[in-house]
Amino acid sequence: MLQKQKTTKKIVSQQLPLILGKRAFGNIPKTPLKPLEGEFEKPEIITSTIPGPIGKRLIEDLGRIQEIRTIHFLVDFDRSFGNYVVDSDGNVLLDVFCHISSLPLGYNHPSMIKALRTRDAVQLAAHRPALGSLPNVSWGPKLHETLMKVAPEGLTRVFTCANGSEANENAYKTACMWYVNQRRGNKPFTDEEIQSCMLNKPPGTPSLSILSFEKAFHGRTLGALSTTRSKPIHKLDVPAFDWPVAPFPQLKYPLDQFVKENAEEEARCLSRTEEIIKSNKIPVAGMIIEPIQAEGGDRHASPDFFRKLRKIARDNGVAFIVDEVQTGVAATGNFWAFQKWGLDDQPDIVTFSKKSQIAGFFHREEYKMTAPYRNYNTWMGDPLRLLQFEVILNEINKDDQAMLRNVNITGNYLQDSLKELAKKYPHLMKDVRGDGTFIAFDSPTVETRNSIVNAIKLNGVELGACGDQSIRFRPSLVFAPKHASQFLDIFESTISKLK
Ligand SMILES: O=C(O)CCC(=O)C(=O)O
Ligand SMILES: NCCCC(=O)O
Repeated sequence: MLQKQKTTKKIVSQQLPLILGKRAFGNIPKTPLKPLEGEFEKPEIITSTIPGPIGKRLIEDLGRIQEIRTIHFLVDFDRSFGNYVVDSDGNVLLDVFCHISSLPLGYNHPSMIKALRTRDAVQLAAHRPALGSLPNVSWGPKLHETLMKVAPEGLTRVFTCANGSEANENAYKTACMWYVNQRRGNKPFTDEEIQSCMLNKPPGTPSLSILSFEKAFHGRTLGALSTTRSKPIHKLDVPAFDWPVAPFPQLKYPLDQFVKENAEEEARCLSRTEEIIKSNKIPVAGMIIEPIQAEGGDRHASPDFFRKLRKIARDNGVAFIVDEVQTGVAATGNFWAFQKWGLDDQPDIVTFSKKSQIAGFFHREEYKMTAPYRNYNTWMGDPLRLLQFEVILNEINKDDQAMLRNVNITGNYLQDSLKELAKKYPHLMKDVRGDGTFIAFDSPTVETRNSIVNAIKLNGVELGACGDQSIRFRPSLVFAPKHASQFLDIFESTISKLK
């Protein structure tokens, strides 16, 4: 029997609320999204440091057995609600980073809690199946009702797994198998291939490559890491495939003032990419690209760039893999960020994770495995995570997709207001950019960026960093204009005090 659910309620104010500046960002737009009842009204910080004394003690203890230098603070999930996270010391923060972009409905969303308190959810939590061998009865129907409902056009199959690195890495294997199978003429493996692969030698182990882009982030497992190019610290001391890297456009902002320069920059990157594919000593079987490079610093390119890139992949027989691990599931204002490109020729493979909770990739029919046990593992994802995705999808589709409309309304308001602030504080922020609520701006230096992120935490906001000097917003899909307005107040009050 399940215990009665503990109600998650606002914690009572113990100290003075934050003293905030008056809002100066125009009218707060209306959202079609229904407000979350019982959400905190505002952040409230009750300790002089974050983590506070309780958090510090627990983190120090954790540090005896695990790396702790990356920890922001400890989360009290039971007390957190909606867009507000409560830490171990009772501090309430407005969360606009949401566990690195992976909390689509915020904390303790009533629909999520309801779905997880069912008999089905208990069964799935109690028995994590080996999905490739013994899937639960509802696995197939649920896949059809959920993931396949949002599968990009023409991508008729889905592989599921546990996380983004695994999704990308299995996508690379799929691209390589597709590439070789075409050349083999869809014939059975030869004896020579079968024997040589056990020695990691050709022809069974072919020399093939996956092309990625400067500043890309595609994960940290060995194969995925070979395509990750955002920061040296991810890669140092780890063996990597000798795979090619192409330039990703470095656009200049504001976009409407640099139309010619940006078009030239994109043309340069496209032509270099094609040159690399044609001349690389190791044949390129696939290329992978994020619709917006996230970890690498929220770097954008135009739909035209991506359309031309897709054509280069097609013309050169290279699998075109789109990494929607961070951009996917509605935050950019489309369900998939790549929908904005208006492709005639859809990607070959689209990978997902984070906000979908379950990870994996969609692929075309011709990328189907030629034999079983080629891409496989014990769990191949988790039906409990698929159940979470079902809840998320239902929420997104509710009330004529009010949540998606909310993302666009809130995102436009936040982005426009940040642009106003950038005019007022040009020494602290520039190049505001984004789609939906997937927004970022740059600080002049890494030190300024870090001091903004640290200072605003003590004023009650959990904000994200990326690249060398960027600040990124990855709020939940229930982040509404009123939350954006609250953020803007706290933000201006924070940066106006920075030296
Ligand atoms: O650093 C990681 O492994 C998480 C990366 C990520 O997705 C991000 O920071 O955007
Ligand atoms: N790529 C790591 C991001 C995590 C963090 O900002 O804390």
